[in-house]
Amino acid sequence: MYKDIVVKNVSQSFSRQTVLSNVNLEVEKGETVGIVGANGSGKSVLFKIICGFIAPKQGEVYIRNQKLGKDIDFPAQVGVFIDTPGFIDLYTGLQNLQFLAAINKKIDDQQIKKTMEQVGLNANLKTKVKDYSLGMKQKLGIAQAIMEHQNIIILDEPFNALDYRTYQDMKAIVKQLKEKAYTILLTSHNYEDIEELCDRTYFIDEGKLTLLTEEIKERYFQR
Ligand SMILES: Nc1ncnc2c1ncn2[C@@H]1O[C@H](COP(=O)(O)OP(=O)(O)OP(=O)(O)O)[C@@H](O)[C@H]1O
Repeated sequence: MYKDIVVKNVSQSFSRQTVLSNVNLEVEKGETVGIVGANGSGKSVLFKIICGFIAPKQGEVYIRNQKLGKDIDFPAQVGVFIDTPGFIDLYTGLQNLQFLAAINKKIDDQQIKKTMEQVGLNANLKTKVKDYSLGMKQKLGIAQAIMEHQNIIILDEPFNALDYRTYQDMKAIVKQLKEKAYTILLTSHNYEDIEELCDRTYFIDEGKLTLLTEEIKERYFQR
């Protein structure tokens, strides 16, 4: 069956540190898949490999049946939020998105403003990004990931360090994307933050990716 994302036997190490060990993952179109794991467990490295930012030491990645590093270097139409994106501090949110949109020239100002509203940002706000709160920056990061209607969305810790209200807003945005049958991959430190959004949730530890089970929840996530 057709899959939007296929990760096949991927391993990655830096110097002598093994970060990913024979990782396999398949995501169908329209699925929302979550990955939970502790700090430094390899979530971001896996996402960077899926986005073509890092070539894995071993294994293969296919995005919409195209092999990364062979058919394509970077997958097209993939919205990415990994680490808090580097925005231009002295630009407003709108100016930042206009700057990014000018690269692909796929969307106009009206569409950019619509996306800002969708994530709960006022497009007319004159505040520069350097004065944005963390929540506003996260929202702007999500806006840049979805504004060109990319139908595969990769969100690394989108809910990190947000207050409850902003977390609820961000969750609602992901739910909207899910309803539109976007394919979504997302991570969190805490399964409770993402499990209700996900069709499947995986756990990453010591380089291995496994389905998150009740036993793992009890063992690793007792507070
Ligand atoms: N470019 C790199 N060079 C060397 N080591 C790296 C590099 N990128 C990541 N690592 C190491 O790989 C490990 C996994 O990092 P990664 O950023 O994927 O963790 P994470 O699960 O996303 O953690 P966090 O939840 O803290 O963001 C870490 O030990 C990190 O130091």
